[in-house]
Amino acid sequence: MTSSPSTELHLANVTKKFAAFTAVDDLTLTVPQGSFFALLGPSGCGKTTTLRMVAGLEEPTSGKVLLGGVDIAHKRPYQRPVNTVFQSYALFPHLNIFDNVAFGLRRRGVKSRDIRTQVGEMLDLVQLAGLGARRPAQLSGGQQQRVALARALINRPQVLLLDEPLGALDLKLRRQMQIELKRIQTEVGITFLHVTHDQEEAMWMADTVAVMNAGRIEQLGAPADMYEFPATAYVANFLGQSNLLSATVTGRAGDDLTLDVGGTRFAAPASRARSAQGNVFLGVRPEKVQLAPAGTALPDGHVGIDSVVTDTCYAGVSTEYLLRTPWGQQLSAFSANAQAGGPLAPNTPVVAFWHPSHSFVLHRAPGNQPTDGYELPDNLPAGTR
Ligand SMILES: Nc1ncnc2c1ncn2[C@@H]1O[C@H](COP(=O)(O)OP(=O)(O)OP(=O)(O)O)[C@@H](O)[C@H]1O
Repeated sequence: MTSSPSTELHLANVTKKFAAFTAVDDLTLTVPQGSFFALLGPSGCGKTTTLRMVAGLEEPTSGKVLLGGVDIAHKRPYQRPVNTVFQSYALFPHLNIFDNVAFGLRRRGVKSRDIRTQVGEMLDLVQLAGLGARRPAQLSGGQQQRVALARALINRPQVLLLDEPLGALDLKLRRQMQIELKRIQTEVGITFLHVTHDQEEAMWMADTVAVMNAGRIEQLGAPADMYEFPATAYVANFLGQSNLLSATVTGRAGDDLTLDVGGTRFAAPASRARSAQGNVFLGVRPEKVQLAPAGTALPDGHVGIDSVVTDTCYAGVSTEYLLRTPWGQQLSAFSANAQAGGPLAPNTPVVAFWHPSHSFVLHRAPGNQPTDGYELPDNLPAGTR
């Protein structure tokens, strides 16, 4: 099963206002045909409103929603070749699973023999073969979400919209369904536009992730590219965790930038700098930070900061160490628990070091300090900072 050619989804300068409040702000974005595309951002950033404008559940205040080059912004939801899977499943409780999935085909007047074949194929695809006679209440949450998926896919939409579809599932089931969703998308080849506030989920599943902030796209790209080289402090903090050290660029020689960080000279590759002058953040992910006893000579080419352990957070596969630099900034380092040696006790002096190629340099607005008032949005979900 593949979608027809030229079903690229394109939003052109789309704005949505609710009275004086702008929920989506002049948003332009292209979702390539057949891709798995995630809209990611904290609660209230406008991702569901964007999805609802594609579904036809909200009308844009201005701008175009083009599907295969046709502006669908003012079409009724049922006139659009899109379907939506909601977090709440939205199944018909009085119909069995077969009839729930067959619903769209019956409305279109498809012959019963074809309905039997297509529903059978669809139940196979979502691994629910044999459960067609059950009612939704007789299925688990994960199974009900598979039914919702089958029901949405059976009409072969050009775009499938997924609004936090796994939000009601526990963590283990959520992981299973993430793998399943990815497999199903690859198999059917239909464009999936997936809304989530879960950064790991977006990175696991999507080919392209768009990080939204206050109705706008802050950065868009392949998950690994964005994680390794975020464009802004907001993205660096929303997509995983980052250490952002306030720094000033003091010079450049070829591909090397020299930075002053708390009075210490640091190097960073200019090719990994979004800003190469003035006030910047020197960024490094906690898993790239290694620890050694204070006074240890650093491996060749590495840069490091003498620090003190202030806290340890054991998390099974790894331990997160919170460290304090001599100038009072907090640093975080992840250490795999497979490594030899026990956990470092609080107050242990260490050197935190990394290779400059693992760092990145971001623009820093005047007065924007990560430890003494760097402003993250209030509404970041638990586990992000
Ligand atoms: N019908 C509405 N009337 C007024 N304001 C609305 C309406 N729908 C959404 N908003 C506001 O628009 C902003 C964006 O909402 P939206 O639901 O798109 O955010 P979201 O990023 O999907 O958040 P969540 O993950 O919590 O669903 C929010 O501030 C919300 O309160």
